Amino acid sequence: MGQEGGGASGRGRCRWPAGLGDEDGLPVASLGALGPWRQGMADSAQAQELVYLVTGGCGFLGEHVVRMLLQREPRLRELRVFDLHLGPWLEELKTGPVQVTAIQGDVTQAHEVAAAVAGAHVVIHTAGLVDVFGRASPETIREVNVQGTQNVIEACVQNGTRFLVYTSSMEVVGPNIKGQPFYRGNEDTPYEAAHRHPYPCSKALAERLVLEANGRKVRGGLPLVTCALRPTGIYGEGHQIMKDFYHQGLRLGGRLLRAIPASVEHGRVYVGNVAWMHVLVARELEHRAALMGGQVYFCYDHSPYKSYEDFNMEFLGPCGLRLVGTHPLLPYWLLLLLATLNALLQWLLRPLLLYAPLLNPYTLAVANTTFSVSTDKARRHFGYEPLFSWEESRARTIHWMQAGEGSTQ
Ligand SMILES: NC(=O)C1=CN([C@@H]2O[C@H](COP(=O)(O)OP(=O)(O)OC[C@H]3O[C@@H](n4cnc5c(N)ncnc54)[C@H](O)[C@@H]3O)[C@@H](O)[C@H]2O)C=CC1
Ligand SMILES: C[C@H](CCCC(C)(C)O)[C@H]1CC[C@H]2[C@@H]3[C@H](O)CC4=CC(=O)CC[C@]4(C)[C@H]3CC[C@]12C
Repeated sequence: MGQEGGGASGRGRCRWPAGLGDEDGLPVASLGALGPWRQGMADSAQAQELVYLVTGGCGFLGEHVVRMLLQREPRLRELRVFDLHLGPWLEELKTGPVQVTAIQGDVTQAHEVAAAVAGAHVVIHTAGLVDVFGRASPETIREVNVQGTQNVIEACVQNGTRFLVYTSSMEVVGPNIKGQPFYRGNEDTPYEAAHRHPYPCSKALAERLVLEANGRKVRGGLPLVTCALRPTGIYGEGHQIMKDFYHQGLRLGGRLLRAIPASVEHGRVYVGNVAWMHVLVARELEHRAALMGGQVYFCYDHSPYKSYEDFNMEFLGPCGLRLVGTHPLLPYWLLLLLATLNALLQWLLRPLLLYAPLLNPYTLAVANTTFSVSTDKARRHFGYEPLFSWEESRARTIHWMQAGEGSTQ
């Protein structure tokens, strides 16, 4: 099953596995009066029968997915949380009615993945190496993001697990190496997805593998049903880069210096809504396999369209920081020079230490290119509505920022 339409497909200049057809013309879902959330609640009288596995379940997004499943998936019997590094917070979840099983493991190790998948009904694969700062080698990024995903797919096939949800990324589409804007586009918007950086290349390859696996026969003979969710820049409780900006601002005496024009628009989405979308997709894949199998969905909510820096100020402002300048304080050519110097320094210092600042040519290009989405595909296909309003998402993020150490309030 291919993507709906033939638009922003993520087929770029990375090396792709064998082709996947782009089928179209799928029927639009009719959800009736009850949205899936309320259907789920109505299901609560049903037996707790399902086993879910969340890879990367101790990461920023993964933790929210884990907590959301426990709150909003009444059919859950066992929740397996698989991660390279297990969080201590998992312990408190083990006292509830659902069996929470913590599995310390590595997605690059096929046998560890296979053991974790055995007996699971649904796999939500969020584990990944999110590195656009040059901390890890391209080979490691590829190993974790591409080979790790291949291992998850094979484990599903071998074990008879039928439902696989993959956390992809907007980066599969863009911004591309030409810096072309993607302004409020949707899953079908034509866009040349051309990448060179290892992170978007790896996410695009992995997404392709997941979509191609849709329809493969799993053990027992039934077809695997897969789909991919593409979050834009996620924010919310646990967002490390937001904390990094906060500390940078504190070091600069409570100020951040505008580097990017306010007119460059960035898509952002609240982590609770991204988690909610994963839970809904996982639930609905079973009932709407023909419609949703092999599909991609951007993750979206009611967060406002703003530049990366102006958006961050929605949270950093109430924590006592201010953004200086209505225009970038440094000309773009100078920023690019600094970014290039950073990349050179990183390369020179590599034998001695890891130098990985936020500013490099890639992050500058991403921050400086409009990329925002406007779509309702998730609502049409599986009745998604954001669980958290913008006001609530903002309040929760501010609360988390202020509760952290070093808050100025
Ligand atoms: N943070 C963002 O803005 C966006 C993230 N994404 C995707 O969402 C997913 C989650 O990202 P975040 O939560 O932000 O990252 P994160 O780094 O907080 O979480 C990733 C988790 O995967 C685990 N992991 C890494 N390598 C592993 C391995 N070899 N085996 C097992 N577990 C491993 C890490 O320990 C971590 O807990 C990733 O796949 C990422 O590509 C997509 C779009 C935007
Ligand atoms: C760190 C960048 C901002 C620095 C700009 C500077 C140095 C001038 O102040 C971030 C700008 C955009 C971010 C990325 C974007 O949100 C999309 C992403 C999707 C993912 O799948 C992973 C994370 C990221 C690449 C995200 C990373 C940080 C930025 C590049």
